Amino acid sequence: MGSEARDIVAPKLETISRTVSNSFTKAGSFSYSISPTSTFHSPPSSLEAFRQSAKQLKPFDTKDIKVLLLENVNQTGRDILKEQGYQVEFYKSSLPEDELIEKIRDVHVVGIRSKTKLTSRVLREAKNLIVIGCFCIGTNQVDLKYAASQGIAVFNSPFSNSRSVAELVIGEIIALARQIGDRSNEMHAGTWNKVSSGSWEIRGKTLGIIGYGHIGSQLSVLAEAFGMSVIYYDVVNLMALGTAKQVSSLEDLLSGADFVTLHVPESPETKNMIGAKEIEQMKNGSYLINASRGSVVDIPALIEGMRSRKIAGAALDVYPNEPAGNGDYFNSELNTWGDDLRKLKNIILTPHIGGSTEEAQSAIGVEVASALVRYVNEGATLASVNMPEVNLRSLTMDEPNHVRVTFIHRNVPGVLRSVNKILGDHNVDKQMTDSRGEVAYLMADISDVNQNEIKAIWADLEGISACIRTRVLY
Ligand SMILES: NC(=O)C1=CN([C@@H]2O[C@H](COP(=O)(O)OP(=O)(O)OC[C@H]3O[C@@H](n4cnc5c(N)ncnc54)[C@H](O)[C@@H]3O)[C@@H](O)[C@H]2O)C=CC1
Ligand SMILES: O=C(O)CCC(=O)C(=O)O
Repeated sequence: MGSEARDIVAPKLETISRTVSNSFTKAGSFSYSISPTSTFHSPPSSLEAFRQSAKQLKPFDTKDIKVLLLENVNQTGRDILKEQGYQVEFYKSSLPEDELIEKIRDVHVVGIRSKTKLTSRVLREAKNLIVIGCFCIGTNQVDLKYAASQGIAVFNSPFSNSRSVAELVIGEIIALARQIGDRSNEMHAGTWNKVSSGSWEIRGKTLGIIGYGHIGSQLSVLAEAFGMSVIYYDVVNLMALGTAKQVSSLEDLLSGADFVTLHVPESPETKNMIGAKEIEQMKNGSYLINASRGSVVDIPALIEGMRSRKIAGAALDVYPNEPAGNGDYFNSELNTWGDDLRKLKNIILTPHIGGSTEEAQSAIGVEVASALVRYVNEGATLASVNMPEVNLRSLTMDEPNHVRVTFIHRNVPGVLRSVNKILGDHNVDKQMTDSRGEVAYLMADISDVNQNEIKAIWADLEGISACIRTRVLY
């Protein structure tokens, strides 16, 4: 991290202005999204105090904060960021990498959805960036480890669109079982084709869920309400909801299910998880649904499986290559097998809309934008996906000479000793530190600080060799 980057987030004495705002509490209060299945070790004990706090101190005049929002982030999120006085630049689509690099050089906050790839190449150029908001569940599009090594925190929305995905999949199960897509296409072409052959009720059929997390487990409940039996496969041993049953191997799931649906993250282990061998293991005349990530299903193998009638129908919401924005881009240039896929019968193709509902997008906008503001203004990393979770009770207006120090550093011995030596001339009111892999994060509120001491505190902390990024908020 070059000095240029640090200068931007460091307090500039001549522009110091202590701004007090209640807009944050107005914006709908902070809500911490904690996954029911996550191993969350730092309960937000100060949350109530934080909510009740009538006055929120801001660290500095946040008009200086520049935000780049890509991929049509919802209005709710845009409003929250603008209410803080941040400069918000908004785009409906994602940007080509070179354009992205140009833009990202300048900004402190970037908000994306699933398309924008924040690779180490891009992040290396993002000298001023302090935080990334993924306005979605998946974070595979961000190099999380590299971001942490640069002191860039990443937040997402772990379950605000889970229900929307589960509902889409339930709709697809019925649509595939009744060949609704084909019948509808025929009617659009003027053809009346009243047939029952190959159409089924879903009652009494078995749904096989691969990945029983937020989406998979929600779907399990919905499917049982439709009279389906549910089996699931997960690398983790998870409590079954209703009368669902966990099976011990992928093969057991594939050979036992009439409908197979995927809800796993993108990872090296899930790449081409369903290929020719797995399709062979599925029941004859079964159905495959993928609303997870495009890399999880080997699509040419699926095309073969459907041509041979082994697979009676499929629904795909995600693809190995997806266009940056809306338009006529889903062609064979994007994915070589595009034409072959489109020619198949009983296949539902949707443009990655699993989480695209008004409810989900509006909730995600609030949740992620709030996490970004909380991090920018207060340094809190609760529910961050790549940084240690650290939070302190908010500073209040009756603590006029208090300063908050946030210090991201390499997780090596001796750092706390050096930090506390620097902070030692002041009363350390509260302090919290935690580590995650190679990165550690310390937050301390110190009192009796004269404004003209702030820059020296910042510079001394920056001088510690393990320092990744220092911010002093007051
Ligand atoms: N189509 C869309 O618009 C959306 C797609 N998604 C995708 O769905 C994925 C799943 O979302 P959630 O249910 O919220 O995630 P989650 O993290 O709650 O659940 C994922 C589950 O998959 C399991 N898993 C991981 N690797 C596995 C493997 N190799 N084999 C079997 N199980 C494995 C995990 O143990 C976990 O239980 C996301 O990672 C995202 O990529 C999420 C939201 C919207
Ligand atoms: O809505 C989006 O852009 C992405 C949805 C998704 O795939 C996710 O939340 O992981």
